[in-house]
Amino acid sequence: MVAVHIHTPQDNLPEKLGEYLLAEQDKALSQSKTFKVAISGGSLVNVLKTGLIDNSKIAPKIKWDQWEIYFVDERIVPLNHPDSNYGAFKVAVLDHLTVKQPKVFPLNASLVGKGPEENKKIAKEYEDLLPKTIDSLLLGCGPDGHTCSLFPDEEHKYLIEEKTQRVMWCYDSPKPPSDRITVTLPVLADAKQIAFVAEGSSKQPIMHEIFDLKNTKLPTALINKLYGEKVTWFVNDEAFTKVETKTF
Ligand SMILES: O=C1O[C@H](COP(=O)(O)O)[C@@H](O)[C@H](O)[C@H]1O
Repeated sequence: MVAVHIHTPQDNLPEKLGEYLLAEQDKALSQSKTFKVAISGGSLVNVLKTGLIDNSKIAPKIKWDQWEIYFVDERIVPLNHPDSNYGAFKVAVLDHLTVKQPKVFPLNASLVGKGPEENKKIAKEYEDLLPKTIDSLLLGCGPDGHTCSLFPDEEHKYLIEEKTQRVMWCYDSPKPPSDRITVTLPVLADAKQIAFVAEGSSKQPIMHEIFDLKNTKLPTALINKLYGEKVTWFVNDEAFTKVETKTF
């Protein structure tokens, strides 16, 4: 069973995500000096800005200097490139933090654009810096059911089926840019909590496929099945219009 929070426009999804993260932060910091979070790119970064930076109830309670922030996937582009997940997060969130900064772990930009061997090295280096256990994974869901850079097509099965390597080079990505790195299922298996965020009408067909048809060929639906007990979805009612089931 996964937990699903369905938000109406009046019911503020970014604030609910912020409250969830505050609770996870406080839980982690009661046992450790750091709160380890790994985030997606895409639409999630603006939800984080609204929930954690712009929200005056949440913002003062975030202990940014005790956060370690990793990326569940990253596009292999320079960090200031418009496609960079780190770059998008920097503009949306980090640039607004003037007093306390988290420790952020981007990929090794010096290896970007050099070729296949360097792309594998970027993935390996990222695997080496990633802690075994992440407290909170914050994931997106593409309209094709991908999450992280784990894509549902046959050509990219090697990523979702990987059992050992924790971070891999994703080549020929169906969504540009073509070269990426992504965490694999072992990282999700070891994480303490997993949250998905999906908003908007473009996500309606895929929400139906994930929640009604439970099509586990989709990485998102497979993650629900494998790790459901620690999975929470934050969706808005627009994205969830076509979902009929009430049992998740
Ligand atoms: O390419 C990516 O897409 C997914 C989904 O993005 P969204 O904009 O549809 O939410 C994202 O989670 C992933 O990190 C990103 O690299």
